[in-house]
Amino acid sequence: MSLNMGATKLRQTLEDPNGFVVAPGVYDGMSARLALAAGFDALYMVSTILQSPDQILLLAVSCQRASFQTVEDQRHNQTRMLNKKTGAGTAASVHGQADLGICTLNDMRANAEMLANLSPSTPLIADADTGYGGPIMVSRTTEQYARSGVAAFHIEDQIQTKRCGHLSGKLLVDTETYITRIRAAVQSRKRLGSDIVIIARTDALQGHGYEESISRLRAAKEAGADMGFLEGISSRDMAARVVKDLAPWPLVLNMVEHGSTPSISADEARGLGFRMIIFPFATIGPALVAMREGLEKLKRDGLPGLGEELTPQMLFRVCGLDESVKLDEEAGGGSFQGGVDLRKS
Ligand SMILES: C[C@](O)(C(=O)O)[C@H](CC(=O)O)C(=O)O
Repeated sequence: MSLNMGATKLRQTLEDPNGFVVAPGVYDGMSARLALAAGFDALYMVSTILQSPDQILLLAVSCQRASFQTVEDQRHNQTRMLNKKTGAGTAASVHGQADLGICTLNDMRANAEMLANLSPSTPLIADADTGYGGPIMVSRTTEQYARSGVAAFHIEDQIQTKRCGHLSGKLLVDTETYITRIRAAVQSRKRLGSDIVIIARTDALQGHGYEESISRLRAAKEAGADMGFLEGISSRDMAARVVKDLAPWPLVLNMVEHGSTPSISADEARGLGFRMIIFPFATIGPALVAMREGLEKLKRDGLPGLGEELTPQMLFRVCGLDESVKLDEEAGGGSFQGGVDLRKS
């Protein structure tokens, strides 16, 4: 049996011309448990994070320079950024920061490993940002994600101090540097004999247009990437066009509502010919709204005032309470013989 069931399953789905993957974004254990309980058969781990004020300043300064940065520029920026972290959901939930390249490989791998192992047969697609460095780091990212049970990951062509694909002012590395990232991931996957699916993302659309984006994605396909990802698709026509232009290469649609992309449903994406759709804010969005409302209520009323169904037992059941109790019983542990439900008098 494959060591990475999720990756093998995902690869089989993609090999089936009718296979289509719908992956809601999850950012922590509870959001992943809820997505699994709702019956989704794939998950997407968001990385979304924002940078610290001086990173934003540096990006603002960099944006005044034209086009792609030179390697020297990038090194200079990377050195200045070395002691800082970069990454959307993981960044927001783990660090309370925005999607500005704050998450490190370690942050992302640790979160991915926990998520992938909640249900090892459910493919977890994870954001791998820029790969977190040069070819050596991209190779480590590939190995660590594969060993952690991640089924697929995407690597993009933004500079190291990246930002969410739906913010303006993105800067890119040149095609050669991008392809070096993809090649390093592909070679690493082959060395491991892993089924992990490599998704090549380009952020070129915003600053460099459709043709440059297609040419980058074609080069990534040539270098062995399994799937393509055009970030920030700005119209339905473009969505239909990119599928045709790159056919039969499987493509993923990133459905960030109220970002650069019009709202396209899972069924519509499938009809357009995409093979996968991710919804990065599917859990973190509603969580943010509910938490804010709950906290405002607590501040106002001095009590959270939760619904009666919201018992500690209910919360823990979402997180595998009954399975854990069963495990204890089967091993003869005896700790939970009386169950854990309070008896109401
Ligand atoms: C997909 C993404 O990389 C993510 O971190 O989830 C983000 C989502 C977002 O922050 O809007 C992206 O599209 O860059």
